[in-house]
Amino acid sequence: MLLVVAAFIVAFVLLLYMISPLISPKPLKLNGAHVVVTGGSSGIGKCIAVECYRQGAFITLVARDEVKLLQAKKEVEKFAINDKQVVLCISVDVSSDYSQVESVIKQAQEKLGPVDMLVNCAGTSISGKFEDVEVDRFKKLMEVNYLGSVYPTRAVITTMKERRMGRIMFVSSQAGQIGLFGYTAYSPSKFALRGLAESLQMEIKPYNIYVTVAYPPDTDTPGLAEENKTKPLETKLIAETSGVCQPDQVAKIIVRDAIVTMGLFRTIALFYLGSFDSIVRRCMIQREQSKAADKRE
Ligand SMILES: NC(=O)C1=CN([C@@H]2O[C@H](COP(=O)(O)OP(=O)(O)OC[C@H]3O[C@@H](n4cnc5c(N)ncnc54)[C@H](OP(=O)(O)O)[C@@H]3O)[C@@H](O)[C@H]2O)C=CC1
Ligand SMILES: CCCCCCCCCCCCCCCC(=O)[C@@H](N)CO
Repeated sequence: MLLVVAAFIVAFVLLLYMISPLISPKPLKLNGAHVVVTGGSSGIGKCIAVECYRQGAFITLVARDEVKLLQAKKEVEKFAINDKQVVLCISVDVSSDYSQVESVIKQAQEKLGPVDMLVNCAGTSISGKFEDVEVDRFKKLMEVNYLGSVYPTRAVITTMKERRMGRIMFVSSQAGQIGLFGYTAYSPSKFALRGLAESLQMEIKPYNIYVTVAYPPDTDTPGLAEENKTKPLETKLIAETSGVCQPDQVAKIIVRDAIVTMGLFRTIALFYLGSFDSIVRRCMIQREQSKAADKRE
């Protein structure tokens, strides 16, 4: 009996998976697109920039340190596929002042056109036992990892909605799916991204804008090397079960998911979220109709 039920479930999931391409949005063409990568001067963000540049995108790299930005720009430029492509560098702290973030995004849009894809990869981590982590770090990580993703997203969303197109990516972490020893300061900031992404997705799907969240395991980057300096043994042993990935591999998967935007999880989610989405769409149509009616009066 149990076997039969299990077989049905498997068959149902497979069916969903098979029909998913029919209901997914058209893949985004990166050729000629403007991609903004926060945290693009190092590690995973830099590899994401390279991956997009190799597919013909125009890139804006966002981070604080100008020297690292220029170095990354040179590295990314090696992967040009035509002579029109541009890499723009912008130095700003994505977490401190919204108006500053808004104004640099505006500058980037003036130079390279409206943002087609935003990759929120700027982030930082710290590991240590709860009582050993300096109290102000809890606030800092929420600011950089969470608000540092809210601000750039907020700065691009209006234009994306007007154009009825766009992709927004959030880089969470495996520690953003499950809370682990040593990550009391880091995990919550990555959990927060998931709440943001799911809520935002429901609002903007009618505008043909798609949100993806990546949950990478440990990845070999300068950020990880820094984190390892204070990592408790327990955290090391737990993380080892998942292994260490290479940043270029992680970047490839993140970019592919963002372009194609339809994984198995999304297909299943589609069923229980489908009815909510139709509520949102109905409200939007009603609002537009009443706006039009107001104008006529
Ligand atoms: N490496 C890993 O094991 C994993 C990493 N992640 C996540 O992936 C993302 C990238 O990680 P990783 O490549 O290791 O990080 P790195 O430390 O190598 O790079 C971080 C990047 O973010 C930028 N950045 C940091 N703070 C700010 C800020 N306040 N404003 C603007 N830019 C900022 C840095 O530049 P600058 O300092 O000059 O501002 C740099 O470009 C992070 O969000 C991280 O949490 C997720 C899972 C695993
Ligand atoms: C569906 C549920 C999935 C659960 C997976 C469990 C995996 C356990 C090992 C996790 C290792 C922690 C990686 C944190 C990486 C990170 O974000 C920092 N290195 C950033 O610098």
